[in-house]
Amino acid sequence: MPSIIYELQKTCPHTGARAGLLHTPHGTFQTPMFMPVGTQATVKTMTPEELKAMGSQVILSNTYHLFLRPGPELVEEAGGLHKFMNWDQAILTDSGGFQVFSLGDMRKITEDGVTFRSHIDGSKQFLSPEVATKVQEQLGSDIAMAFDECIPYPADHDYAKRSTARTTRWAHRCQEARKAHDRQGMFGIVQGGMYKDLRKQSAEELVAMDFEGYSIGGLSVGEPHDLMNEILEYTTPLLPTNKARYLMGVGTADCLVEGVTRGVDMFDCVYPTRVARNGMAMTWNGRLNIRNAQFAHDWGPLEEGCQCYTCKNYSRAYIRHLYKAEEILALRLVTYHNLYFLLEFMRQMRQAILEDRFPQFRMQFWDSFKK
Ligand SMILES: CNc1nc2c(CCNCC3CCCC3)c3nc(N)[nH]c(=O)c3cc2[nH]1
Ligand SMILES: [Zn+2]
Repeated sequence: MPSIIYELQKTCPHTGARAGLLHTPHGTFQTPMFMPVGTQATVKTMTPEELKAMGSQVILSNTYHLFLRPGPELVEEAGGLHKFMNWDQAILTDSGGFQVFSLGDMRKITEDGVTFRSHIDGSKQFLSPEVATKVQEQLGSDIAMAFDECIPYPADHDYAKRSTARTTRWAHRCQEARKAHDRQGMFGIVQGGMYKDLRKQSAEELVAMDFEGYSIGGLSVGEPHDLMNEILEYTTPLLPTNKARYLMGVGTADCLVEGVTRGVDMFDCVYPTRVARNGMAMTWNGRLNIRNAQFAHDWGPLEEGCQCYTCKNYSRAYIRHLYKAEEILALRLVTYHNLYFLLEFMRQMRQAILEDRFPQFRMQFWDSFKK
């Protein structure tokens, strides 16, 4: 009995957009969904209660970071990630491959796995399909990712072909390494670079391995948005409609609406939390940097009409003051608003799909976004 079950509720008759439910061992959650990122077992500056209050359902954590610090054994000793970080809803962990390439130093890829230097203390480390699978089991996440190589952009066809074939072999090894256990589902990650023939082969071979869900990897790696959408448009129909689809590393409103349009159910991105720490607030008309002098006497909320805790209780002038004074509360208030903004954006897209008006929602979004 798979532990992760996707229940399709409604497909938009005009686009690939769909609304559904994701059943996990820690509850049932609504899609399309945005998943806040908690790299080191915390969504930076937010408490679990605040995350729940704003409507977070599934949050992310990371094999790479927790493997290096504090180590999977300590998290296991705590009774797993849910207990360790006091989060009783669902947790998804990435398998670490992506971070090795974007964070680790001096890395070497072989058929067996990846050798790299820790970005924390420079120590020599090794991750493989077997290690990444074991670590995610020790972390006890509800959804684990197969160990993959995220192909950089650009990459030539030959490199993409060889890398994708190895990712498929690694996916098979992950399936082998997973003891018959019912508490954790694993998603296969489709690669293939920007090549449709390789995307098709990757998707078909992973679907044959019957994962509980499928991530579309190797996107949001610096390619133009049009190219990302083109690859997405080609890839999602290759995936089974009765399984969840997760587009990795995507989290700005314009990319989210285009991902939902092409049938994606789940998204994650560090963007909303990362830019908040730099004073950037996300709004329906694009983003604003609250540290800007123009807000010094602005007594309105970050965004008119936003129902979030920050917008209901604090002015732009006050938040700008907090940033200028390097007060920690500044980071918390803008992080809260940015996450709330994206979660609310997903709720509105889900509602539009359920009420058969998603194309209109998408058109309205682009009209105001383009302004
Ligand atoms: C930002 N763009 C992007 N991110 C990608 C990510 C990371 C997704 N976010 C993970 C969280 C961030 C820190 C804790 C977990 C990708 N991950 C994998 N395994 N494979 C990708 O092709 C892959 C591709 C990605 N593209
Ligand atoms: Zn707000």
